Amino acid sequence: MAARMAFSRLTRSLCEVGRSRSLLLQSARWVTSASKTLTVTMDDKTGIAEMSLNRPPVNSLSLEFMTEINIALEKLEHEKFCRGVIITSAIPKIFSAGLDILEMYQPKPERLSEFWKTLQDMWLLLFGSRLTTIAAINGHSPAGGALVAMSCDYRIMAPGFNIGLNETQLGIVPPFWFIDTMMHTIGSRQTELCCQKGLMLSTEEAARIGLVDKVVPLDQIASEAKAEMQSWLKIPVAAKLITKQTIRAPILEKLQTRQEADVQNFCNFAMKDSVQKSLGMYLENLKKKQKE
Ligand SMILES: CCCCC/C=C\CCCC/C=C/C(=O)SCCNC(=O)CCNC(=O)[C@H](O)C(C)(C)COP(=O)(O)OP(=O)(O)OC[C@H]1O[C@@H](n2cnc3c(N)ncnc32)[C@H](O)[C@@H]1OP(=O)(O)O
Repeated sequence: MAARMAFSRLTRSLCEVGRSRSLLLQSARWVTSASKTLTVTMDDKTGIAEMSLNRPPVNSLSLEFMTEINIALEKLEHEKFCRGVIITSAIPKIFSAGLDILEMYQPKPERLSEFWKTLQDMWLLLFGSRLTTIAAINGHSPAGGALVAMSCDYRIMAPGFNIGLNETQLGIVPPFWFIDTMMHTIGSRQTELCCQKGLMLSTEEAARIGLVDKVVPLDQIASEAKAEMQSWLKIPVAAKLITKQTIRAPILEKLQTRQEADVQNFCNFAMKDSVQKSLGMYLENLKKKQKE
């Protein structure tokens, strides 16, 4: 329901430019929300916001973290001066480790479904955003991290990191809308290769198949993202947005029309003994790897 409302808001977005300006707006660059784990700043002169993920150790997406991200995305969506958002990480070498595996391992059923709904909402907000969205990928970006990046309009990535939907390596299945998002980005053959094998691609490999649009050195990623954003913001806004909506609406609608069923599928699947066993082993290996 929340996501359905989010979607209809998004499709009405062109008409939503008459809202009052936030009281927080006092100078050219302002903080629209700041917490320990998420900082969102907006440059009033350019209309470019930056959302910086900062949930140590690896920006894994927990229920609370995604809720925070969703609130910030909604706020930007409705801020009439905001035209684009750059998503990046404050954590060295990690963009996002994807979903917080601890949310899926030995979960409480109610929290598990809430967790999944919140993830769906995050994707619906980001993939369906009226804003121009750029991922400045300054670290590893597996699974849910790749989903965040792929949901943006454009991806810039620094060398030396990996990105991909690696779910099958964990013994879990990428949900259909993760796959749809990847197909939208790189086409169905490359998606099949990447998803079946759970490939984590290097920056250069990702760029070769179009999963990443531009490779730039780490120290230039922020400035390059801003420069890229400026070029997107020169395109007439209505034409650009309607084009985006035309392309993305069927992909969004596919999840919207089966959101509840998808939650149920996920919960049933995640609670299976075999899946719990795989997740447990995967977590153990992650911890072992740290000791080696
Ligand atoms: C038929 C219906 C189907 C329905 C759907 C069914 C199934 C559901 C599919 C759900 C889709 C899943 C999406 C996901 O996003 S799953 C998560 C995938 N993510 C990963 O596999 C990443 C795992 N992590 C890593 O590879 C590395 O940690 C790293 C990100 C490359 C960073 O490496 P490094 O800097 O060396 O850090 P550490 O490995 O030492 O990790 C530090 C601590 O962080 C913990 N950690 C890492 N990743 C996660 C995570 N995703 N969730 C929770 N915790 C994580 C790690 O254990 C270390 O913890 P410790 O300090 O306590 O030991």
